Amino acid sequence: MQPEDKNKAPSPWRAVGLLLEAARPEKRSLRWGALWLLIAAGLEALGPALGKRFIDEHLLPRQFELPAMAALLAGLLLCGWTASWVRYAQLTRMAGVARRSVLRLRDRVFAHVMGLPMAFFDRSISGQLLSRVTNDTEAVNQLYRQVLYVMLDSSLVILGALAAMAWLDWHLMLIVLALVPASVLIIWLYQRWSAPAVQRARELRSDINAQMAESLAGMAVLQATGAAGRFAQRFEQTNGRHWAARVSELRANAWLLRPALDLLNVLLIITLIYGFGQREALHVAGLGEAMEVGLLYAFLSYISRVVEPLIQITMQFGQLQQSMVAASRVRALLQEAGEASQQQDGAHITRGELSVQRLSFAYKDTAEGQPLWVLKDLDLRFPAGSFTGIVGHTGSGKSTLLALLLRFYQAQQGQVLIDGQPLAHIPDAAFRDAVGLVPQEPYLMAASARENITMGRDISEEAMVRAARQARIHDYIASLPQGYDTLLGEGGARVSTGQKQLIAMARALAGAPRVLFLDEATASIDSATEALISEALRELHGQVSVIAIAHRLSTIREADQILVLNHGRLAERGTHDVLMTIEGGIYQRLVQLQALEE
Ligand SMILES: Nc1ncnc2c1ncn2[C@@H]1O[C@H](COP(=O)(O)OP(=O)(O)OP(=O)(O)O)[C@@H](O)[C@H]1O
Repeated sequence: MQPEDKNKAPSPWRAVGLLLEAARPEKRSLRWGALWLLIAAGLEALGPALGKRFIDEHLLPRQFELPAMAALLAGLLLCGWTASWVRYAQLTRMAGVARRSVLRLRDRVFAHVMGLPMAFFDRSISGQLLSRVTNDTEAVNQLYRQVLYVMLDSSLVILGALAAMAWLDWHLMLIVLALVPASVLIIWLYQRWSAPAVQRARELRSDINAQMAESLAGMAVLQATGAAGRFAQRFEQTNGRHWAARVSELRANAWLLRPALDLLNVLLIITLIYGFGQREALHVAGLGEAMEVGLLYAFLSYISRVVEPLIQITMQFGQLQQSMVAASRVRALLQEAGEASQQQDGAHITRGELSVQRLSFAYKDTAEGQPLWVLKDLDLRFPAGSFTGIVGHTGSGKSTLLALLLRFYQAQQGQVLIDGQPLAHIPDAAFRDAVGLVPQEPYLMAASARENITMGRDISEEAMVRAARQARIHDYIASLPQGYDTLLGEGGARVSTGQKQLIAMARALAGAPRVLFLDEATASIDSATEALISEALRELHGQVSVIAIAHRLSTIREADQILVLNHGRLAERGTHDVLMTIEGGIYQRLVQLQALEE
């Protein structure tokens, strides 16, 4: 997902299909709901017809037949009461459908996001992603509980009222029918006026989320650099623009929609009464039939049963627009391509030997469309059980190489083999089981030490403790108040950076990997913790292939081979002692520089 493109209009109608799809398993329930609403609309249409009979057959001719009158009145009341009750039950049903549909859509979006390639996350903004998964999926709720329910119910009531009117007096019904195109015109004008504001408000709300997420994530940096005030100002501006967009949306509603439709209602009542008066005048002059007062009563009742639902329908358009905009964003996210599905028929990884053949990789293209190579024509071997260190100046491609070995990206040229098979052919689960990663920034969840080490994998207590011992963190965890069940706080706030790194190491080892990757794992820890990690690595030697990027060269001093990258190419290769003999070599200079720093 790119940062929001403000000029690009989404394709809302197609996106609504996505929201409807979320309720597919509930089709049967929806069908029943529609049927019951039809019954409610029929009952609603029957009421005024009964009222008309009451007036024309009993009240006006003074025919006070009590049983018949009581039956008509009871029928009138029963129709209204039953229609309301049926409607309430269907609204409850729809609310259930809506909640379950949100659940399904949210699960689907989250699962999809989890499966997206790393390249996607490079170009997405986490606040926007968050907004997609939480707010935008909520649009389904609004769509079903509000928009679709009201639209269906109101349309059925209108149809019922029109049918009843046509049955009573189709000439008068045609006058009422004229209301429909006039209302459509008003709705169309309203949409044209308010649509840009609705879209703008939606986008700005997403920006607000994005800014919040960004500021919270970087709070320490914001405060330390005194940028908190500027960020608050930027937030205030976005918030202000959001408010303005919402106001123009509400203004369109307040100035155009409701007053225009109310005016139409009044005009219609005047026309009906005028038509009634005209007919009465003709009748008095002996030129036409008498018009029954009951008919006027029925029509006035039906008008409210046409106008009010029409207003209700039009009031839903704002919400419908919002739902469509949200749905089109969710749809765009769901259309983000997952990993290109490769044939994954490789065998399990038993030895953990890696080799890189003629590998070239680019994140993006140059302005002329040529790949901007970050790694160039690399040929490397990582023997099973060996310890390899990767060093090089900043930007030389070390992390990129690691990302390719971890299958986060696919190279444009060359290939990576593991145990002699192309990396891409190893089944996902087998690959993740066989590798462990200790990143530079250890990521700890707001959960217990146990959960942070096992990460929901099927790992026995014994294997977990063994890994913690290997990572030299068991004693610390055991000393915590609830041992392995002690909560570590959000982002591991209750543990030091070094301890976090050792827990991350235990997590990587708990899966009994064949290959262990360390991405500058010792860059931001103290020498004592580094010594613990080095000790752990020494123990793994011969059993697990270790590939470590290290800024701190002491971490890889004992490595079987050190690869020195320079501008994406392999510049030097050898043990520490061999590389130190290359006069003026990159490694030798790096070591000298570090010695000076210390
Ligand atoms: N996700 C990315 N998208 C586009 N370019 C990237 C991305 N990650 C890295 N690069 C570019 O690729 C080049 C190599 O970066 P890489 O992070 O692999 O270097 P490195 O040797 O690990 O550097 P450092 O030691 O500073 O971490 C750099 O020019 C960098 O700007």
